[in-house]
Amino acid sequence: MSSPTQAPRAPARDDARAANHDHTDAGASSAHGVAAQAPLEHASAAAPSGAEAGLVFTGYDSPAAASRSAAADPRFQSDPLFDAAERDAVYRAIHTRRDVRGEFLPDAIPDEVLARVLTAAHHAPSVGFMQPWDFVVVRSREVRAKIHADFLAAHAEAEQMFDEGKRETYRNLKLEGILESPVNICITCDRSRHGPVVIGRTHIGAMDVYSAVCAVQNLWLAARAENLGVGWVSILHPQALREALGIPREIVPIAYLCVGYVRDFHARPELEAAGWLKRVPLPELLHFDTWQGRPDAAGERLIDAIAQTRPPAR
Ligand SMILES: Cc1cc2c(cc1C)N(C[C@H](O)[C@H](O)[C@H](O)COP(=O)(O)O)c1[nH]c(=O)[nH]c(=O)c1N2
Repeated sequence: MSSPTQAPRAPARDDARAANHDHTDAGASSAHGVAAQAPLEHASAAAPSGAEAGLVFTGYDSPAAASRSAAADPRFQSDPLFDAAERDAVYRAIHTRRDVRGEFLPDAIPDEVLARVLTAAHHAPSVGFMQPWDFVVVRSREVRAKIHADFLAAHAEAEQMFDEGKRETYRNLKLEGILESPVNICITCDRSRHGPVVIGRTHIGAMDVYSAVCAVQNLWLAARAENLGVGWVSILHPQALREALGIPREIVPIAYLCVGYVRDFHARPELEAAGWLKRVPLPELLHFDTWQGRPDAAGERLIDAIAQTRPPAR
C-alpha cells in the first residue's frame, strides 16, 4: 500500500459548509449539510497528477491492482482505488473530528443518518471477526438524567485527583453533553461472544476490548462525515452506568457517547485550546526498528516528510 507523503489538500466543500451553516443558523432540522456525492472514479482518470495535487502516489497504480479490478473477480472489490478527492475527504474527516461537549443542538437525527453511523461502527475491524460490540441507543431524558447525575458525582471526585494548581482549570472544563445532545450511545464489549477461544485473542486477552474501541472510532469518523458531533464521556462510575442502562454483568461498557448536530466544531482540541496539554510533535513519538533505535537515512526522510505534512486547514 502507499500513502501520500505531503499535506492532504482540503477539497472544495463550501457547498456543504454553507448548507450546514444555513441550517445551524436557522435552527431548522431538515438540512444538515449533506453535500451531493461526487461519483466514484478510478484514480488514474480522476486524480490530478502527483505534481498538481502535491501528492505522490506509488503503489496505487500497481499492475496487480489494475489487473485484479480489470478481471472483475467477485472475490475482490471491483473499484478498489480511492481518487484524490475521496482520499482528501477521509483525511478531512480525521483531522476535523472533534470531541464535542458544549455545542450540541437538540435537533433530531434522522433515522437513516443514525443508521449509517451505526452501520459504520458495526463494520469496524474486530479480533477473529468477533464483533464483540452492542450499541445501547439512549434517547430517554430520564435515563440520560441518571447518567448525568453520576457524571456530576464522578466529576467532583475527579477534581480532587488533580494537583491543586490544576483543579480550577479542570472544574471549569465542559466535559460532557449528556443532556444537550439528543442521542447518547453506549458501546459495549461482550467478552465471551463466540466462545472462549478467539482467533487473535489467544495470547493477548484485551483484543476484544480494543476491537470495541475500533467501533467507537468508526462511529466517530462516520458521524463527522454526517456533520454530527460526538463526545466521549468516561467520567462515570462503571457500575452506575451499568445500572442506569441495565447492562448485564458479563458485558463491559466501553464508551458512552453523546451524539448530535452542533452549532460549530472547534478548530482545535478543546483541551489544547484551554492550555491543558499540547499535541505532541509526531517525530518525538517515532522509534526505528527498536524502541531505542535512531533514525537512519530513511528515517530522516520520513521525519522530513512529516514536517511537510499539514492537516487540512478549515
Ligand atoms: C477513551 C477516551 C475517553 C474520553 C475522551 C476520549 C477518549 C479517546 N474524551 C475526549 C478527549 O478529551 C479528546 O479526544 C481529546 O482532548 C482530543 O480532542 P479531540 O477529540 O481531537 O477534539 C473525553 N472528553 C470529555 O470531555 N470527557 C471525557 O470523559 C472524555 N473521555
